[in-house]
Amino acid sequence: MNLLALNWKMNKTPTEAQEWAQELGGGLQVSNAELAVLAPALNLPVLATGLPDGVAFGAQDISEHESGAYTGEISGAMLKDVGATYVIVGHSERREYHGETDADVAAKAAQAQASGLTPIVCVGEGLDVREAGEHVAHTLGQLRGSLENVGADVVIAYEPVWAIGTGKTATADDAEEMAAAIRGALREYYPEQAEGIRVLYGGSVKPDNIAEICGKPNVNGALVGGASLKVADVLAMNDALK
Ligand SMILES: O=C[C@H](O)COP(=O)(O)O
Repeated sequence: MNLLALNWKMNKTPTEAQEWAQELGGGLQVSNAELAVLAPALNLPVLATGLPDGVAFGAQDISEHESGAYTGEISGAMLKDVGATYVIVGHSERREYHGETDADVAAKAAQAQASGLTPIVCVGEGLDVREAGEHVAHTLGQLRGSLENVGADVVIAYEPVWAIGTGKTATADDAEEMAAAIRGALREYYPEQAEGIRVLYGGSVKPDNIAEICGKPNVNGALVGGASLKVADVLAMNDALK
């Protein structure tokens, strides 16, 4: 089953999260994908009680530390305690605006797993790299660094940075090219589990393009930003995955 990972980014107050969850509950008949809402941490207790049964939730970041004097950080134990299942690590916005390196991402992913959470590890190239034709080598290099000492209970999200929030979508064939390359690397790192590890595509996914992208053999779902904010779009994406 595909994973439809809904990254709200820095949107929605707890009150709005509650309303969204209620609206989803009113509209969702059958889940054609595993749905997971990746929300600002303050919204997680609201989602824990408000989401319809079977819809998972998680955070957008995690501390690489277990606990202690790290002001402003949120630990894996805290996320687990409120019922989170997933946590995004190494989103391109965190890499760009918060200077997160592959080593930071790997440490966060390992900490997530140690806390019983599944990390969604993000990788992907910028426009300059794509135009230079180096996107596969670049992304696989990021993947290698971001998975160091990380176990196989992981989801990989390929997000070409030039397609995020821009309305430009990689073609389904572009997504498959990279997803297949990622799968090849996963076979090397996790020979036993590689076929079952989900590889998502992210970047301007919408109701009208999700089915084609997720129909590709190595793409196992989507990481959706903008189109995750409206329940109607989420229901339409869920329908499209039938
Ligand atoms: O995490 C989601 C991605 O950054 C894609 O965002 P987007 O769907 O708004 O392009």
